[in-house]
Amino acid sequence: MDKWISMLRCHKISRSFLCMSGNCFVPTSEIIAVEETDLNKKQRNSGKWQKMAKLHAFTVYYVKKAQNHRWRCSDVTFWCVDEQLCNQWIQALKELLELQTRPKQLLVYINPYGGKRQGKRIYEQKVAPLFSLASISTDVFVTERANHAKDNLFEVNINKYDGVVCVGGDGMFSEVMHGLIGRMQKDSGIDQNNPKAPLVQCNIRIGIIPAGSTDCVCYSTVGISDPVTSALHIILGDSQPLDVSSVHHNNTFLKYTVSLLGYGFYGDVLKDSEKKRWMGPMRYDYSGFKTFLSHHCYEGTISFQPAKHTLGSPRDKDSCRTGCHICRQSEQQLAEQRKKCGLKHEEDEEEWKVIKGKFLAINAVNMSCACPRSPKGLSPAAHLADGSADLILVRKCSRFDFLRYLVRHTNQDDQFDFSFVDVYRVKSFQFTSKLLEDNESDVTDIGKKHFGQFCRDHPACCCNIANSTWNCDGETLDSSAIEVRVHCQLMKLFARGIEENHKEAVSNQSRVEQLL
Ligand SMILES: CCCCCCCCCCCCC/C=C/[C@@H](O)[C@H](COP(=O)(O)O)NC(=O)CCCCCCCCCCCCCCC
Ligand SMILES: Nc1ncnc2c1ncn2[C@@H]1O[C@H](COP(=O)(O)OP(=O)(O)O)[C@@H](O)[C@H]1O
Ligand SMILES: [Ca+2]
Repeated sequence: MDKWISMLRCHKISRSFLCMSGNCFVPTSEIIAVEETDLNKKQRNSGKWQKMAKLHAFTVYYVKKAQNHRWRCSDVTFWCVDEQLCNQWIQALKELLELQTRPKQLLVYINPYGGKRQGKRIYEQKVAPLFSLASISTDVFVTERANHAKDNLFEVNINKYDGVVCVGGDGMFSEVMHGLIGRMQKDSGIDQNNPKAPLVQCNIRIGIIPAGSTDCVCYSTVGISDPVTSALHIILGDSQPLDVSSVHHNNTFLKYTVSLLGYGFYGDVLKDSEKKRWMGPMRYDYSGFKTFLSHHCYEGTISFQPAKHTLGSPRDKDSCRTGCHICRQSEQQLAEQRKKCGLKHEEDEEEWKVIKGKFLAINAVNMSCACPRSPKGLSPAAHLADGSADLILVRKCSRFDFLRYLVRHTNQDDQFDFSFVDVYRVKSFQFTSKLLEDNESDVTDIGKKHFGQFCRDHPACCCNIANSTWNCDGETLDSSAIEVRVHCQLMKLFARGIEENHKEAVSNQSRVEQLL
């Protein structure tokens, strides 16, 4: 079939579906735009159909779902000779689109230096045309320095916008998130330095156009890192709540995190990779290999409060998917708690579990952290919005065992099925490095400082006396003692979580078809 022509033939339209010829139909919630089409001009240009009566036409642009969660903009043009009928269709479809709550005005920040430095091109060539098709107006800022977007978010008239879009990687997303959450707390008079402060939810959604090196937040919430797919989720006005953890040290606010907060391996990879930014996304493989060979472990104490409020466990076989019932249950609990205590934080005397040891990696993840390098992520069963984080402790082990552990991030095998790996679902945790504990308990013992880099008790064990740093959503955080608390559904993204696979989606479609 000629791509731009279809016939206007007994199509049905309901509040939820536009049925096209045969068994093809589009949910109205997945229509991107409807436009009048000058078919006569097209035909004149192509020299075809010259003897036919004047035709009237309109084009429906809609989301076409392809493999692996990829979305594309597809279109179909309808024509007929009756102008009035054609206009009625356009009017009816536009009215239906008006009923959808979609963003009309967006604030866009582009990091031109993220990933392969393609952010500006990606936005201009792939995203802006779709926004304009969907009649979304935008104010676009290309950042000139780190923290430009964050600082700007404290100054703009934020109420003017239905959402903020960031074009870049996880670091850029983190920056925009800090701007928005920070602005929200400032406007509400909340002191971010108080680790127990009940934070105000941020209702302005963030959309992520992936143009970074890892793009883990995008991949874990959409199922793919693809700028066009993300743009379409923004246009349809999707909404995905997200847990955010706050990180404090001594009553001082340090950072928020939504994906990985990692000490040891991932902290060291990040720190080393920052010096190799010129390598682009490859820097992580280079620094990953180097860090793997150095095989440093770090000693410290972790205490945590298990997340008893949520139904799931990190060893579950099912993962968080669109409309996840575990996240929905947490949302209900949150609403009930708000009704009961208002903004006051519930008093929390729940038990703390304490673990001391030597670790190659301490990873706390609020979401699976799936990304193209690791399609199921660091914790495949973690939930996007259940008010908990998965705390993964990788104890000291041989290089070979650690490699086996890493390889399991790339295949279907269970990465928690190792004697040296423990995983807990938590709502808060604290970490203090041994070095800091020692310094605090015995500040006069200068001897320690003269023992060089490695463990005094077992010089061959690669246990590093120096501290590692934290990898906080791709930003380095230098603190050897932190206090972390998960804030359930503190913010929202223009996303819908990962949809069930295509086969199921198709069978759902035919069910709807039967209903119609
Ligand atoms: C042997 C192969 C092992 C592959 C293991 C892959 C594990 C990948 C897990 C990735 C978790 C990602 C969590 C998200 C982190 C991001 O927030 C953050 C920032 O993103 P941005 O740059 O877009 O702003 N990204 C990162 O910190 C990058 C982490 C990537 C780590 C790659 C590690 C590769 C390790 C290679 C070891 C090779 C050993 C080979 C021995 C023969
Ligand atoms: N114009 C800019 N110049 C330099 N750094 C910037 C600029 N805009 C944003 N940044 C910073 O760049 C860092 C990495 O950005 P990101 O988009 O995540 O790329 P990548 O995925 O390659 O790390 C972020 O910390 C962000 O704050
Ligand atoms: Ca979570």
